[in-house]
Amino acid sequence: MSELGASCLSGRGVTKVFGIGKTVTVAVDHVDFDFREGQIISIVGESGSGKTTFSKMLLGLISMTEGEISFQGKPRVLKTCAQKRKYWKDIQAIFQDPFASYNSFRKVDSVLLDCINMRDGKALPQKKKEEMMTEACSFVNLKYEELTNKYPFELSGGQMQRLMIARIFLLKPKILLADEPTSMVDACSRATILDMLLKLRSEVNMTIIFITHDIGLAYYVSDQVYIMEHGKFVERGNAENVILHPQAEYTKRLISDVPKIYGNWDLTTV
Ligand SMILES: Nc1ncnc2c1ncn2[C@@H]1O[C@H](COP(=O)(O)OP(=O)(O)OP(=O)(O)O)[C@@H](O)[C@H]1O
Repeated sequence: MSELGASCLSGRGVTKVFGIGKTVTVAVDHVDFDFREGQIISIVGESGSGKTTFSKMLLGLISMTEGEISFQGKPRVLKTCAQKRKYWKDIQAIFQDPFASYNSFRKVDSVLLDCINMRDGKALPQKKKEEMMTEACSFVNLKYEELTNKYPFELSGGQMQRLMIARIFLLKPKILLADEPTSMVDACSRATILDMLLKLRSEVNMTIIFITHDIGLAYYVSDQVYIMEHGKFVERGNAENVILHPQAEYTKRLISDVPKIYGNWDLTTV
């Protein structure tokens, strides 16, 4: 995406410190960012670099020690339950283990029905609700008729992750935070899931924040990448620029860990 959309989520000096005294850990250290509407942004870093802590602050699940986050150009305030509920309609997440974020005693079609109800569709006729659920399933290449009355343990990991994306299709949040959503599925499902995320962006103009340790994946899906090391963004920018012409030593090291893919990425001779 070359044209910049309006600012969707931005932050200044965002910091999270855990512990006190000698046990202090600065997990996220005064980071600035500006994520634009309709973009796919990857946050890339190794284990322990602060990605999960950063995501939790974006989602409003943990407080910041310092800094401020703005949503759609206005300071984000999450003091009351009503403010949080409203914000959580605009930002949703999918995680690496879809089974962990799902109540295994509930049948899978009820999860889709909940989404319709959450989007003020409670009063819609049953037939309309079924049409919406069928459309959401076909968006992710699942057959609604085959899912009804099933429990999550009756689905494969790839099917379950696709169901989570169908849920996002119905909820239509402004922002989707995808935290390593392909790390627990096979290579075939991985490509399908990534393509679905790209489709969500192009059809729903969602801003997608993709959290990953895999710089190859980041190159494949993103417009912008932010490279995170020890809680700081050491490099950021257009995905192609950063990955084909890395400046920071840390980015160079991440790239050198995947030399084969890097060879295939060399677009400079095209
Ligand atoms: N609740 C907590 N209390 C204390 N320290 C924490 C807490 N959560 C995270 N940390 C520390 O903050 C740092 C960043 O952790 P974080 O989980 O955000 O990294 P990450 O990049 O997401 O790693 P991974 O890819 O392994 O999930 C680590 O040093 C971690 O030990």
